[in-house]
Amino acid sequence: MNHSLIIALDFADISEVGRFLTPFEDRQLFLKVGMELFYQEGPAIVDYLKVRGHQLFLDLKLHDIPNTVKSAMKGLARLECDLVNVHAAGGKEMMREALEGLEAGTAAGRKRPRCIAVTQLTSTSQEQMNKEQLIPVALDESVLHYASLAKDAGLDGVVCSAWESDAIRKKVGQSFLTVCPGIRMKSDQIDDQKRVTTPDYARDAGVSAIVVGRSITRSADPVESYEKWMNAWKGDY
Ligand SMILES: O=C(O)c1cc(=O)[nH]c(=O)n1[C@@H]1O[C@H](COP(=O)(O)O)[C@@H](O)[C@H]1O
Repeated sequence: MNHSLIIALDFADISEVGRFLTPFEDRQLFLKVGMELFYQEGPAIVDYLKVRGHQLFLDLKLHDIPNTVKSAMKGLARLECDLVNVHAAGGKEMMREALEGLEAGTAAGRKRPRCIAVTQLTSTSQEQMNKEQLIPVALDESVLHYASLAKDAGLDGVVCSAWESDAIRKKVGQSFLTVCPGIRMKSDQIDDQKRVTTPDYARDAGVSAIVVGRSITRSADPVESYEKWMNAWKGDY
């Protein structure tokens, strides 16, 4: 999954997904299914995308007591996605149990899905973290701390802003995945994101993958937009 561009399919239902994907014809993509789509369509959406040969990030951001997360991950492993995630704020024990659940649910002879932890959401600012989460440190310090916890728990990487990727890999190792949303072209609207970088910045920072949603999914010509993004990111097809 190194150097992938992951398209966030933040759509209301499967028919919207079908309409979006039709112009891409038989092209195989790396796609992300989040809560909006999964809560409507359930595991059927995963099958729908997998049979078409796409790679899949199932972004359900699990965050609960360790036992619940373990059991949920056991079930999610059976869906055979490539990547799943949890919130690092759930703690090291929860992350370890998430991995155990994934291992238990992965069929013999198959690779378990990779598991990454959300550090601080890219919609979180320094001020919000300090005042609302009452975490009294610099935001990048909190991100680095969560990344270390995720590494200690045995996870494969983190979700973070591209701003933080280099420091994370220097601290916990270059093979640790950094998957980065909050990416915008200079001309794009920033929407609800707070820690935003351009694809060029993310490329130069050596992040593992970028996640791009609205800039592609809401553009008038998504295929043209995807091409433009792949050129800027110089992604692997
Ligand atoms: O886990 C994620 O994918 C995620 C974590 C995070 O910190 N920030 C973040 O934006 N995301 C997801 O990445 C996508 C970004 O979409 P756009 O802002 O439209 O490009 C959305 O589907 C978010 O749910």
